[in-house]
Amino acid sequence: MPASTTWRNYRKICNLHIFASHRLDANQYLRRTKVEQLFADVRHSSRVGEAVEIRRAAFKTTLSFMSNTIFSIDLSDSSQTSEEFREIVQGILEELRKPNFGDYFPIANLDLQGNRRRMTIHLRKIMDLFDHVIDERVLFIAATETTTSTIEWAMAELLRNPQALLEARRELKQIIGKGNLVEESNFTCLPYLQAIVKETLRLHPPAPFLIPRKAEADIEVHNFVVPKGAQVFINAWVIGRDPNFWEEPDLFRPERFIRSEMDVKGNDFGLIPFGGGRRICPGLPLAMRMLHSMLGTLIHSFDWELEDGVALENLNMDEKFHFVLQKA
Ligand code: HEM
Repeated sequence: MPASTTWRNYRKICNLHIFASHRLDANQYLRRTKVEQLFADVRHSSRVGEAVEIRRAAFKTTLSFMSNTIFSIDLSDSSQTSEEFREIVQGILEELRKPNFGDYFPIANLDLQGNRRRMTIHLRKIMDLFDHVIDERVLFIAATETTTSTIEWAMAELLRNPQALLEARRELKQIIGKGNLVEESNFTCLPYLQAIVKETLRLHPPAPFLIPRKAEADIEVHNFVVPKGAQVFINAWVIGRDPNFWEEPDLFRPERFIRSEMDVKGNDFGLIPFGGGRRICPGLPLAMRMLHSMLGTLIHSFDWELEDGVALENLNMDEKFHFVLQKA
């Protein structure tokens, strides 16, 4: 959505009425019940000896977090709705990933491969599903895949880095205590868990190109001239792995954030998984609460290992870029 009056109004509603911290504090009890549900689902799987598909569990929890926080209803109550929504979001991301040759010939308004037609079908399905909550559908698309993919990457990195997993468990045991669930309000007392979330977002920012910008005037940056009207993509993935800025950039080392003031709130340009400036992700405060409570619960309450037969060195760490960067 361009920076129009409608966009400004949406941002105002988000900042004042949906993501303001007093609002999130007031409805955190709704999300707590969903963390309990996640805990119960994973415990059930562990009791019957069934592998947990992190992506599916995290998606279901995020969807119910979102619907409870924004509409006080639970869209994931029926596993059919949750599954249907997951498939539609997947379809949208798939279309966003494909180049549309028509875009290279804008005057002809071509849709040679039918991308636009298929996208219209996906969006119509979402409208049908959310016929009473239409205005908020953008929030759902923006929130579910980004949050799910961050949880999935964090768990994969922790399985490959048992020392980090051990350290996180030690911290959680000490601060939360055995048998207790992680609360949203706890996460400020969990520096190692916070460091894991930052390190995951550094290595695997789910929206690696942020929202494209347009230069409003000719501008010179480090001897390059960006002409007026040019579309500018900012690559947060490359910034997060820049060897001039990060020591051993490809390694997962949450410790790098332990004695560092660096945050993800758009002030430190070396780490911008939520973007920055006036387009910064408005869902950041809710995302941080959801990520810490879900990840904290998964780490604190269960022992994790790979499914039977999968060796650690065979864990697939490839990335797949749709509009959101996912684990392959
Ligand atoms: C791990 C979680 C998330 C990440 C990493 C993330 C990342 C981003 C990024 C990079 C942008 C573009 C910012 C820019 O270009 O400067 C963005 C925009 C946006 N995000 Fe998020 N996001 C996450 C979760 C959420 C959640 C939970 C919501 C809503 C509940 C949300 C709603 C939005 C919306 C509506 C926009 C568009 C803002 C605009 O057009 O001005 N995001 N997000």
